[in-house]
Amino acid sequence: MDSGTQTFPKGVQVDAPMHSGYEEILTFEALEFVSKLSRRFSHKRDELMYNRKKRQSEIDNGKLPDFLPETKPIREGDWTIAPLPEDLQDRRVEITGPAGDRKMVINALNSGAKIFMADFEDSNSPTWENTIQGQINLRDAIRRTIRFVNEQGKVYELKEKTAVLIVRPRGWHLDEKHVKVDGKAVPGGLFDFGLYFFHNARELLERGTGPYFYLPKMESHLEARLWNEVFDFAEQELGLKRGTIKATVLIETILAAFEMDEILYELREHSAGLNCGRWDYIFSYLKKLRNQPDVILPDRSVVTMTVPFMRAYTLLTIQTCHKRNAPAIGGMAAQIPIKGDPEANEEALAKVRADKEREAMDGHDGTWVAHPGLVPVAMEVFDRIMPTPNQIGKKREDVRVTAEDLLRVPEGAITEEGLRTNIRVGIQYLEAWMRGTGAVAINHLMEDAATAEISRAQVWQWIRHPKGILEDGRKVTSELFQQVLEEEMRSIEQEVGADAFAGGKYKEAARLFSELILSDEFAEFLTIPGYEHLT
Ligand SMILES: CC(=O)SCCNC(=O)CCNC(=O)[C@H](O)C(C)(C)COP(=O)(O)OP(=O)(O)OC[C@H]1O[C@@H](n2cnc3c(N)ncnc32)[C@H](O)[C@@H]1OP(=O)(O)O
Ligand SMILES: O=CC(=O)O
Ligand SMILES: [Mg+2]
Repeated sequence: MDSGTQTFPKGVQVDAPMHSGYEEILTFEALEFVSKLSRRFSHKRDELMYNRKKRQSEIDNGKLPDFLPETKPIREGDWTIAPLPEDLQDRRVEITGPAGDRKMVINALNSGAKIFMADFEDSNSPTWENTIQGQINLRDAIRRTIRFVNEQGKVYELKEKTAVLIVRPRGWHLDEKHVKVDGKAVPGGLFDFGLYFFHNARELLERGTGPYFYLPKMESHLEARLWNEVFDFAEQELGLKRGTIKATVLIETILAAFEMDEILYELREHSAGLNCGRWDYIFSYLKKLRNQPDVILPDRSVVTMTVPFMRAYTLLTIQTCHKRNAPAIGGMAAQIPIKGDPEANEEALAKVRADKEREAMDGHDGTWVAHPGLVPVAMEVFDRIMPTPNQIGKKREDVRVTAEDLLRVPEGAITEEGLRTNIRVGIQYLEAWMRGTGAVAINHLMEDAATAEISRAQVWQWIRHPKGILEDGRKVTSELFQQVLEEEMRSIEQEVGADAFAGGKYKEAARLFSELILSDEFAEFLTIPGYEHLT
């Protein structure tokens, strides 16, 4: 089994170029470790993905999400997660960004945030290059040898004090198609986790920190149980103490919101709390309930953190975490700094400030920012409202959240502007993603895979749902969608210029977006058909 001069373990196949330096990541031993993870856990992963489909058809047939009767003793039991390591006690500001972008990795670590979440998920387009370069970047960052020189000759290096590193591997639904074990693609999450853990766990521990993870897009505690089994196995393989790995689970699906206690319980020896992944949460709410006659979302811009179902979910996250001595981290405001327009910039920062104030007052123990320019804004808020390293002591016993609260449909209008924005943003985002950029600023807002999912899911639903009617009385139809898409394509071409339009991937992006919208079968994630277009 080899590619060029490299020998791979038996049954392991790498169908992608081994650029210079890749051999240091895709070593025989590291691939052997990944192959063990894949052989041991990928069948269970497949079973869990099948369960997701089954659950969807139950929902479509009227069995709405609810708290599970069979896990009531866990919800009512008196238990806590294991104590947190010292460097995960104070997480007041966490910056995020794609692991594959070397300059951003350095900037994020230097940003003054307490934590840097290096991302192989929502903000990372999973090209082969981003995936392996991401591993190279993280390896070098941990060893403090990371360096980047831009076209102007500016040198980027790590400052003395840097953020603590947490890594987000891909969700259970994605594969790493370039690496197969016994002919089967390795689950993307196991690939990202496996390589990072194998190369860095011991080094991290020697440097006084640890192998820390964020776990995305889970839909049940059984999916968390699988990660826990992976962690137990990985620790044993490397001869590390059980519980060395710490993981924060993103509560970013409507089904996981009903299983927060259970998720913390499954991971209790490995848990570092929960986070409110608000963008995927909105997407999941819409995806799972898309066929319910009463569920329709208004324009994306009015589904804010203060609408009742979002408020219920964040408060329940805080209450659940604190009861279990676990941190509850907040989410990502969409606004990013605006250059060259101080007034608009101040308005954007004020929105971020208000979002962070609400989170800190509610009891979150920290929050996410998308840009280094937002670190001081979030830091000021949390320093002012949260003088202690965290506020796990704030138990929020006053919070009462029912299943109905979590499912409450938000009010608001669907407008032509909302439809147009969804289509335009969807195409612009996919165009960037297909070129290998997984997070972009569009209309001064951060867009990534999770926000783009909301846009395409809304358009899909508005076409098919009887209540998908614009405020001016027009029904959203496939014809209207196609008309607006053509208009927006012309407008994008005008905006970016004919050369950039022709040189970009706008046509491919529009084709993919149309397929996602016009197919009656709702694609589980846009990144699954999208991945077929990536090298
Ligand atoms: C739903 C969710 O999952 S949220 C989490 C996932 N999403 C993310 O992580 C998004 C992270 N953010 C980003 O990718 C970027 O901020 C974007 C794409 C939104 C905007 O990026 P840009 O257009 O490059 O912003 P801008 O030009 O203002 O950047 C200024 C500087 O800040 C750096 N920067 C911007 N965002 C980040 C970041 N998140 N981490 C580190 N550095 C950053 C840029 O690299 C640039 O550095 P330089 O001055 O040394 O060249
Ligand atoms: O991952 C975060 C989200 O909001 O989605
Ligand atoms: Mg997400």
